[in-house]
Amino acid sequence: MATLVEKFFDDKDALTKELSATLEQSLIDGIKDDGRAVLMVSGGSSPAAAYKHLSTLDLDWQNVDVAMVDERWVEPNHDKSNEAFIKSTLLQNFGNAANFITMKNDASTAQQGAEKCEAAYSALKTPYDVTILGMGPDGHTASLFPHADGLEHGLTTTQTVCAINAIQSDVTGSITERMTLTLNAIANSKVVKLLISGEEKLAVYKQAKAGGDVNDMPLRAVLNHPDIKIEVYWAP
Ligand SMILES: O=C(O)[C@H](O)[C@@H](O)[C@H](O)[C@H](O)COP(=O)(O)O
Repeated sequence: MATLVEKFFDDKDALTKELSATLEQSLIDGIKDDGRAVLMVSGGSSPAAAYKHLSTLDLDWQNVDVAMVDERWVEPNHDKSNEAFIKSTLLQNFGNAANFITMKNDASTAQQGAEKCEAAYSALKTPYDVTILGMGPDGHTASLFPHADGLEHGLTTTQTVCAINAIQSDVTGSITERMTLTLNAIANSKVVKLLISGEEKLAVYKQAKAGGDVNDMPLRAVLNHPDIKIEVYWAP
């Protein structure tokens, strides 16, 4: 089992306040201890306010590497691009000075782009200071989707990133081709912040935590990992 700390908040503002403060401290500590800090970022609605707040802080952003946890294989100006989301939230104001490592490259498929992406990620300091994860109503986290093509590789390889082709569902929408951090890379983080919003997803999280097949709910692989320190942030 991972080391698990659950933080339940009365509302999203309270969650954002504590998340922002802890992210700020992790970046400061990472720079102080190692010269640079690495922040792994997910998309989703839960972290948006904290990203926006963080961007307004006058930190030593030139020594911060921001890198994607996962990405749809779409152009960076696509409205479903996680890269575009990070640019419009975290990489504003002072945050604009951070070094941004993206996943999408010029390869025509995620599979073909994986090697180049792996090379870009291999330049990052490890362990990463913070990895922010979301969770879908299907129990996916990062782009580790249930029964996806590439899931087994993503859960077992010692590489940092891998290409995924998810089974199309209401959760994935029509874009199923993605790049993701592997379980190994997620475990290579000082701390993982798992952000969960609403009662429906809380029930999904509890179901994942209760145990079962990791292929049905890949979040279980993160929750089961002996080396991962997870802090769960939940708000209604
Ligand atoms: O790439 C994606 O498909 C999304 O980023 C997704 O994985 C998201 O992180 C979770 O669904 C959590 O979303 P919320 O933060 O909105 O709960």
